[in-house]
Amino acid sequence: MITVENLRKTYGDFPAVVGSDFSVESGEVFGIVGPNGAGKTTTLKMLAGLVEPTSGTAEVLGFDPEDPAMRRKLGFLPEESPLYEDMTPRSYLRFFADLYDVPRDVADERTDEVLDRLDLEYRDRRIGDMSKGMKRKVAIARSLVNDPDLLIYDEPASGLDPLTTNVVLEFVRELRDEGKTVVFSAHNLFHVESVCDRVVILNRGEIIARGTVPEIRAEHGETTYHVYTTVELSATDGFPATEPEGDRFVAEVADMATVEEIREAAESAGGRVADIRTDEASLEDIFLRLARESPTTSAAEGGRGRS
Ligand SMILES: Nc1ncnc2c1ncn2[C@@H]1O[C@H](COP(=O)(O)OP(=O)(O)OP(=O)(O)O)[C@@H](O)[C@H]1O
Repeated sequence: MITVENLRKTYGDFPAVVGSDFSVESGEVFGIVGPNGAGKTTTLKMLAGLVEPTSGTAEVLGFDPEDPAMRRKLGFLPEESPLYEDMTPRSYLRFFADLYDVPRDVADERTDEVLDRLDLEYRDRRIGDMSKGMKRKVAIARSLVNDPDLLIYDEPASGLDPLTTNVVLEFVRELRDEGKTVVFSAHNLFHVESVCDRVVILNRGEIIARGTVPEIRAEHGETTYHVYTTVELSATDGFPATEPEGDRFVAEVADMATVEEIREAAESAGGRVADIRTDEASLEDIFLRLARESPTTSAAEGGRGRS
């Protein structure tokens, strides 16, 4: 559905995207995640044919992204949705349907269905009088007027209240379940963790991790095991001393081999392991560690603000 090879964008001498490689399969939700300025919007705009790459290639739906034929098959949601404030959702969505030559009755049916699912009642209220969440829903409906197979959403849930965020993320999941492919960016890692099949983590224009969330956890995350024993154990070379907790004792260790050593030590001392709890690193923890460790020789070195 999308293949990106060594895609690079430089603004002046500032490298915003530093040679990305990834592919997106049909029917998946693919997340591009990273902090402000990581290069997410630039990447998505290159895929949508709105920013010309400095070098490298992207193939989207079998087209060069700058081919107008690709844009007709794409639903793009920009980070800031420029809506016509004096229009109503109904007139606005009809306007875009006309641009795509979608017959009015088909467009009305399609957008009514989307707005029902997004829980937006007001179809005939002035857009300028609507809340940010309502406007975002109208913009999402706009991305679907041409019934595209591929949706590229820039921060679809950013800045929305928790309820609206849930509605939007659940809607993204439903789109995938209906067979659409969704590529979306987020700086909130929770959004990505809960919705994406696969992700790339960008930092300073560079991909620093990729895969499914469990794969990224397995490769880069650390798991902490809290081992509860019925007897107190002192520190040995292999593990730290247990600390009292309620009527038990607990040690925190980083691998299963050490858990096994604690089990043997507890049994030799006439006790046993009563419980083991695991703490998995969140995507956020992993990101922060990778970002600290990643070299600072790339985009950020020439970093300058956009606004
Ligand atoms: N038109 C431009 N001219 C110059 N620099 C730009 C331009 N657009 C983006 N940049 C810079 O490129 C870098 C990447 O920007 P981009 O908007 O792609 O990041 P982002 O990950 O989407 O960030 P955010 O979450 O803040 O939107 C930033 O340092 C930004 O200032």
